[in-house]
Amino acid sequence: MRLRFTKMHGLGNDFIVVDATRAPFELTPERIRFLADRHFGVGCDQLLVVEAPTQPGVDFRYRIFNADGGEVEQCGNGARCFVRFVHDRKLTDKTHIRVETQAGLIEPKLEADGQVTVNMGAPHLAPDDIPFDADSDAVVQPLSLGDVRVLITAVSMGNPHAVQVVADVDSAPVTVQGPAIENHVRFPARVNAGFMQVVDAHHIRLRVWERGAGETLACGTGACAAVVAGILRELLVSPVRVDTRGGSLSIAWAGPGSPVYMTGPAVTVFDAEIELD
Ligand SMILES: N[C@@H](CCC[C@H](N)C(=O)O)C(=O)O
Repeated sequence: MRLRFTKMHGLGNDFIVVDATRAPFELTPERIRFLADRHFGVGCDQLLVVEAPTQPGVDFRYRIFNADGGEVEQCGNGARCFVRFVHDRKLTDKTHIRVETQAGLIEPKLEADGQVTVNMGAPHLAPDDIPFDADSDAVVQPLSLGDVRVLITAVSMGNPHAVQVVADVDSAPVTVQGPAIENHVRFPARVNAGFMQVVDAHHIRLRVWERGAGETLACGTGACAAVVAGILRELLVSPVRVDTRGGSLSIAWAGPGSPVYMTGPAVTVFDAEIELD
């Protein structure tokens, strides 16, 4: 089978995007891991599959798979790339799009300058909704990593995040603590681990160890979760500029119950085809 795909990225968080609106793409975890492999396949952090909607009044459905082959609920950088993809492929000429994801409906908007703003929906903060095993719903929770105890805020943007504040992201132990947090027993669905340095009330620097993908150059839902955590901890005031290793996003949030808005770029790198088993 020959698979036509587009390689894209949002701030260096890279994607293989497949149009399955007309013909279904037969997915297996092995195929996804092969495509995502940077040595033997194409290479990507996530695979996005664009499908026809299943509900009335919705334009598309899209599905997200991590490089490890697992399907996940949400992807912020992917949502922006999805919009550029459906426009480049002329699958729609709408600038406001309604799209189904495993985490529910999101509403991205293509801006006149080519950036994409996404209404990511309201964050979930109750431990059971994340899911996070905790005795209370306190904003700051201790988490033991062997001999080390870190203080995290757990937030779901549809997908789970554990955000901690660090003095300096460049020297933060992302690759050591990241896998330990990702697989921590108190996060039964595993978790994305964010390391946030507060520069000032409207500006953070962020690195994210992503569940199922390792450290990426940027994580859109991670940026949303970090800003939500920072506002809840009274360290940040909306809107917030989030600097990642791959570039910057703008995140706005009016507080509990309100949706999070994310604005940033989406880039097409190339179109190609690959032979699959
Ligand atoms: N890179 C994404 C998030 C992708 C999913 C994540 N690794 C998870 O497992 O939840 C983003 O930009 O949000």
